[in-house]
Amino acid sequence: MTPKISVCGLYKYYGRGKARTLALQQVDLDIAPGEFVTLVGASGCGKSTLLRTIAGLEEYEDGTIHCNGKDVDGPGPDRAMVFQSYSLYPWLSVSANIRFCRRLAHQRASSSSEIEVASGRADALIDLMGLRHVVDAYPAQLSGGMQQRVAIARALMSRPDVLLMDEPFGALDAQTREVMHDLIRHVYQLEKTTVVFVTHDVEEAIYLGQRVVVMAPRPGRIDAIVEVPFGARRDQDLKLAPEFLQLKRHILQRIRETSGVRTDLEQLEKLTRTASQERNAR
Ligand SMILES: Nc1ncnc2c1ncn2[C@@H]1O[C@H](COP(=O)(O)OP(=O)(O)OP(=O)(O)O)[C@@H](O)[C@H]1O
Repeated sequence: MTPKISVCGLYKYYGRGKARTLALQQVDLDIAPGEFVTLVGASGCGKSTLLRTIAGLEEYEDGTIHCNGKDVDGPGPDRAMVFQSYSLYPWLSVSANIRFCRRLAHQRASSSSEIEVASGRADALIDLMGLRHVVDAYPAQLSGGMQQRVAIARALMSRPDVLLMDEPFGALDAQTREVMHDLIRHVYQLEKTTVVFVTHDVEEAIYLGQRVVVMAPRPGRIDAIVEVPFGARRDQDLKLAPEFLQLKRHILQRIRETSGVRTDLEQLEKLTRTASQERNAR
């Protein structure tokens, strides 16, 4: 099957001269149509850079990126992006934010039937995202979770082939995140969009993804690609299942090994050991 997204031999640097940083080294990744892929890894391993490069928001030095078999050389309506900050227009209502989609804005000569179809889609997305009761509200009047629902609905408005999400739930509290996890899986199943989702949270990566791409830092690269062996129907109890916890432990261990980051608990144990060794030596 032809991949929806194909990243091949990608190298990306930031800065020049002595300040030049290799942010991505030899990244190869094929993503199938309709696949939900999550990217995890320690801070600075290049997750956002990879996502932004696929979005066409970053230039790269070497390699190729194809979406639908075409070279990615800038942003396009086939790829919609959702950021951690909700990036809504504060002066527009919920309904107007969702309807203000790039494709429509460029189609000033749209026929009335096209406008009607778009309007029907906006209504469907408003219902799907549970926003009907706040359509006339402004972003500042909404909770973070509600604002992110609006941002996702707006991104879906142009029926993108690919939805690129950069820590979209990073600013939300734990309960709202759980609700958003189930919502995004529901939306994904209905829309059949290809999703690439960046997160720090390994549990979130496993719960949402069909494959988890584990990245490593200095330089940013793919360390492992882990298949998630759970089917399409998932519920919150899955997060407590032994197979889920085992997979989570395995991925966390890889991240720790490749990043050199130790947990506070490990640091504490080490300090306690050193202190008791010093006491014994006295
Ligand atoms: N605009 C920039 N200019 C210079 N260096 C950058 C820039 N953006 C990112 N970097 C560097 O590139 C590397 C990868 O950064 P990136 O933000 O992609 O990592 P990340 O895995 O998304 O990190 P985090 O999880 O902390 O958001 C890091 O070393 C970072 O310091």
